[in-house]
Amino acid sequence: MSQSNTVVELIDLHKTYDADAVAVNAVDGVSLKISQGEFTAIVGPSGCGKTTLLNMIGGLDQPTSGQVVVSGEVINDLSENALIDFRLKHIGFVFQAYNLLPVLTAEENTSFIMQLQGIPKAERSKRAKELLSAVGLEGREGDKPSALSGGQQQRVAVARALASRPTFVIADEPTANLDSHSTSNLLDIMAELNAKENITFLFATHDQRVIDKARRVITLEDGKVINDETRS
Ligand SMILES: Nc1ncnc2c1ncn2[C@@H]1O[C@H](COP(=O)(O)OP(=O)(O)OP(=O)(O)O)[C@@H](O)[C@H]1O
Repeated sequence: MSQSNTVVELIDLHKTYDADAVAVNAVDGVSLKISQGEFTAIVGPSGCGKTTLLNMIGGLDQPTSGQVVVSGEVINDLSENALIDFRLKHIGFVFQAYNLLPVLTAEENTSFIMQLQGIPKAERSKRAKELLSAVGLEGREGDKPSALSGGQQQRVAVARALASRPTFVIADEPTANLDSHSTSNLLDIMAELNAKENITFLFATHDQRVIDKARRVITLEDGKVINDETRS
């Protein structure tokens, strides 16, 4: 694997929380590399540090020590404004609780980040329509989240995450609120986007259906990587 296709590198990453004067080592010395085009699941028991790790990779949370390097850039030292730009440019987020804006339509939710990026309206609209079609929501562009099922809302969230052409997509328990039909549908769409467009996906999950689709599974326990398995 060449250096050049490494999109994320974690170097001896630590995150310690002081809860009730007791230090919790939520992430405890994680070093790893994620390459372009990976479809990787981070797994492990509740409280093992999955969300904390993803939040640090996504620049939503600062490490206590160690470094997060994205596309060759150390993100820990960035100012808050530079971090906002970094997130807009590099990362698509998909959360368990969809986080769509209720007053906006599917197309507007998908376009929103492109608007922040200053992409012209016609181009935003074209890309949003293409993405919504790619996630199977053609004809639903004008619907608000309240008119969509949970699975459909999560598909809008995936379209939104991809709208900015991010370096990679971070998905924290994306299927936690979905039934098995919606889960399998969503996973097929993400696997297809991964295969066709070489988009890098990084999941934190407990869901065996997601784990079964992953080509690399990183297992955390007490904030440490205890297994890192790539499947053929
Ligand atoms: N803001 C915080 N303050 C104090 N402790 C925290 C905070 N956030 C997380 N922790 C602790 O850090 C550890 C790791 O939490 P984290 O949410 O990363 O685990 P997780 O593997 O994502 O869990 P789950 O699968 O339940 O979502 C846990 O012991 C948790 O209680």
